[in-house]
Amino acid sequence: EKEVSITKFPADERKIIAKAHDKYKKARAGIINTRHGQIHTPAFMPVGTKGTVKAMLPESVQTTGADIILGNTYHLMLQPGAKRVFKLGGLHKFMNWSKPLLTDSGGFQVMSLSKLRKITEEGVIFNSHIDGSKFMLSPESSTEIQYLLGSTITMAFDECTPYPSTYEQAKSSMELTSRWAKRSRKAFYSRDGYGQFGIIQGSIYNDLRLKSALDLIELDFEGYAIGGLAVGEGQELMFKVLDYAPDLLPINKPRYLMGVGKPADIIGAVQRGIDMFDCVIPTRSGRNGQAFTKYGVVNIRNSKYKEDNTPLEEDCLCPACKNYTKAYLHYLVKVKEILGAMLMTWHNLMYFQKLMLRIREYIAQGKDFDFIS
Ligand SMILES: CNc1nc2c(CC[C@H]3O[C@@H](OC)[C@H](OC)[C@@H]3O)c3nc(N)[nH]c(=O)c3cc2[nH]1
Ligand SMILES: [Zn+2]
Repeated sequence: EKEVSITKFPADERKIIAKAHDKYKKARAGIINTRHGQIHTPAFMPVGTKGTVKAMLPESVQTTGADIILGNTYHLMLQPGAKRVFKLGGLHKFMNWSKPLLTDSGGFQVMSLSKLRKITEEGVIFNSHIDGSKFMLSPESSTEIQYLLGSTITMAFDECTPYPSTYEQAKSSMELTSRWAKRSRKAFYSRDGYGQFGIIQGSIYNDLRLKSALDLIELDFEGYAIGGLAVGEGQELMFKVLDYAPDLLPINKPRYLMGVGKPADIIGAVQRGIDMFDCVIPTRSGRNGQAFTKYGVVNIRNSKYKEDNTPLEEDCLCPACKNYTKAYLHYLVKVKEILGAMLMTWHNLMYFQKLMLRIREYIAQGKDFDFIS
């Protein structure tokens, strides 16, 4: 049993008991202590981009076992505006979520959502995808916005290198991210129980990933994210990067793989040393009628369920499984009733949290867990 204690997450300790398995010696389970409560890792963070986990009440999200959810700088700065959220008491109060909040720094959304944008050394100038008005996101403004939102974990402002990229493209993009990380770190207002994570880039090139890690480790972030993955490279290439990238990061700090993923992706990444995940799959696919179950993914819109009087999963404790049948869910989703989106989302979030709970238990007991899914 290897006791590895995390360095200070400002005023708090993150205790991590990393049981060295033979096959999964990199898998680890632990607790991150923050100003807004504890995060049990490996952790799945439901995505609440616009200050709400779509189709869920925050108290319902809490019953699924989620310790932390995600918000987004890009969306919230456009509407309702960071200063307004600050004036109204911050995002925790605004959305009635008192546990930890992680906000992404906005770079990824600017590139994927906004029209007309210009990347300069200073930052990214773009027109809002809502009304076309002009905005600038920079390391300083992104960090300030996240402070105004009151987020527990602030992400450095980075450039998510697209896939595929040539070595030269990935190199200059990674170097820009390193310069922006330095400015993000300088702009961060360090407080007890709050933290800022750096995001390493470098695409699929191991020397660039190493250089990115070295640049960011110098800035002594409270945690580190592996960016530039789950951008179309596929699971095989992603795992190839994860075979070495987590080891470039400090073993005693949280490691967050952005935008991942399906249960099999999460299991493979935990086995390679990742602690934190975020993904829209359980919420977005739930709304589209896909339910994750131990029998595999159920497309509830399939007509074979229209008179199926059994629950999605007979032993699941979520309201969809306790009180309703597949036939009812099939009907609700077909006729686009709001309750359909709510129940499917609730079940999927419960499924993902149960998966994480079982992974944490298997690690704590020193058991192998590659067959869970
Ligand atoms: C899906 N794959 C993927 N997502 C990614 C995100 C979050 C997207 C963000 O967008 C929202 O989900 C749609 C979430 O925001 C609440 C998420 O954090 C990334 N964010 C940053 N800053 N840098 C990256 O390199 C990056 C890479 C990703 N790969
Ligand atoms: Zn259920």
